[in-house]
Amino acid sequence: MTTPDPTTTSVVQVRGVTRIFGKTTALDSVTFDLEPGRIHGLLGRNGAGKTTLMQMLAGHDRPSSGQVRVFGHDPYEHAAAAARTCFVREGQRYPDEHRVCHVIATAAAVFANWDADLADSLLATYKLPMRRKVKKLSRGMQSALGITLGLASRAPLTIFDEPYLGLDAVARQMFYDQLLTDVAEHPRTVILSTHLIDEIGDLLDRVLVIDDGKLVLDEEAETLRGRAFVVTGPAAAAEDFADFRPVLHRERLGGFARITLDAPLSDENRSRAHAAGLEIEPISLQQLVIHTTGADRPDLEESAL
Ligand SMILES: Nc1ncnc2c1ncn2[C@@H]1O[C@H](COP(=O)(O)OP(=O)(O)OP(=O)(O)O)[C@@H](O)[C@H]1O
Repeated sequence: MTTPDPTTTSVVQVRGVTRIFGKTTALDSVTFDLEPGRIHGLLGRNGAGKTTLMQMLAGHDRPSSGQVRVFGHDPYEHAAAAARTCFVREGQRYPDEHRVCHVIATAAAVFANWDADLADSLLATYKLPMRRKVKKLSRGMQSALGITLGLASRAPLTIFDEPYLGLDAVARQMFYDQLLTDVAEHPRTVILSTHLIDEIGDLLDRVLVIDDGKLVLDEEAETLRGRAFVVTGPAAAAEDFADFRPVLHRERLGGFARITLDAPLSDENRSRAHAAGLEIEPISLQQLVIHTTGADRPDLEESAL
């Protein structure tokens, strides 16, 4: 049994966590804290290490070295910490004979803050048949079941690992709206891992990006929204403008350039760009993550995110 750290207000503390599987270093000296009541985006390319990290937070795995604390305890050893965590992941397996009603009944027994009315309303919204076997649900329905569990559990730490697979755009938007509303009314700490970054950008309070096992970005979403911008126009003027500013990405087409700069989109930058005949625009969170993780290398597809 671990002794809780009474000095921390963090829900999650991760300190120098490394996880090695054979020859693969899935996580490499990762350190961060998560504060209560906020929605965190955990982003990164395929194989970056996101699921490995979430499994540790949920107490399903433990680091090769370093320390994980959830509510002040090692979640791997501490059933009570794990019971305050709801981990919703794609492809969750249930016993063959389990029907939707069995999954709901089990969740109601496990999660102390379970809200049966919310669960009923979500089941009706997503048209989930209570008597159907889970293995007979469509892919989208299985995702809807996961979302229902994640929201109705009202777990103090709720983790969604790509919860939307198979859901159409309307159903995904319903999930985002429900998440935002319910977390505002019943604050809890949420981790949302997704590749649909621009869809969830407005939901996030904080953004963590993992790349090749390393935490490469840990920033307030508000700070990121104004952190970088793109300048486009005649190449000479654009290059002149970019001089002395950190360049995240550069594209040339004939005499034109499109340069992404790691600099705030300030009024001064706007007026200087306009005076030089250049167009200026903020970059999306998705673009920023692509540049941060090197996914804009010519040999890599944007869809790899
Ligand atoms: N149990 C395991 N045994 C061996 N290697 C593993 C294991 N779990 C994860 N890995 C490896 O660790 C790395 C990180 O995998 P992880 O599933 O955490 O990535 P991810 O960021 O969640 O990727 P995706 O976005 O594709 O789901 C990958 O190289 C993966 O192959």
